Amino acid sequence: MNDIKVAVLGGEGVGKSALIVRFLTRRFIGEYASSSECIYRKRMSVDGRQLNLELYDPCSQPCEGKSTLNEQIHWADGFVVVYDISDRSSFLAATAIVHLIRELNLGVAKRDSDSVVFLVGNKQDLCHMREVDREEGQRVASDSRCQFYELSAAEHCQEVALMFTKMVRNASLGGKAKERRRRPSGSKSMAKLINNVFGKRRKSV
Ligand SMILES: Nc1nc2c(ncn2[C@@H]2O[C@H](COP(=O)(O)OP(=O)(O)OP(=O)(O)O)[C@@H](O)[C@H]2O)c(=O)[nH]1
Repeated sequence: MNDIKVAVLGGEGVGKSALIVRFLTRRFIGEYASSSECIYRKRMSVDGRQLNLELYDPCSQPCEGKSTLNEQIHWADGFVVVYDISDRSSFLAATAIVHLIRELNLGVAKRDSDSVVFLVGNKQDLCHMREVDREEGQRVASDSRCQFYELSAAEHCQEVALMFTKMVRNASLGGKAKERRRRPSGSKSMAKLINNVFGKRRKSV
């Protein structure tokens, strides 16, 4: 069975946990504990293939054993980079993360890397407080060869699920996941690495 690792990255309070929880439980829960990073696990079937999804939700606060952004980028097969459309500074942070992913993944074949970075403008329901135009998001996404979405974890259930499902599909076809499939003996050391990088905290939904 394939293991697919997706990191949900972005500035503080942009709705990373809300999007993940919406995808995993179909619910929107107003507040989420954010004092530690965690990996959620889900078994899913995509195009008739069984996949083990690991979704990484970082902790924005300083916390013990916290992984660095570089480590998170090296760990993941795919990235959902989130900003809040009502907070320009979160857009600048998301743009910087997208650029860093591109820099660190320079060696990855273009066809593999194009489809595994999604830029997501969350909190679309707050469009009356909008600080980032849709076109600006689209422009950064197209300049950085990312797919672009505007969503609301609060109001969109189906759309959030579609976005994550597409990410999982793309990541499962992409470079790193394929490489792991070819080298099954590497999976043990990879598991060790994950524990080293992220500590022991894992959740299943
Ligand atoms: N209006 C609105 N609020 C949202 C939405 N998504 C999340 N929120 C709210 O934004 C706040 C932060 O959401 P979180 O999911 O904790 O954000 P996060 O990025 O995981 O936060 P940190 O882990 O602290 O960085 C919470 O009060 C959520 O209820 C959304 O789509 N619309």
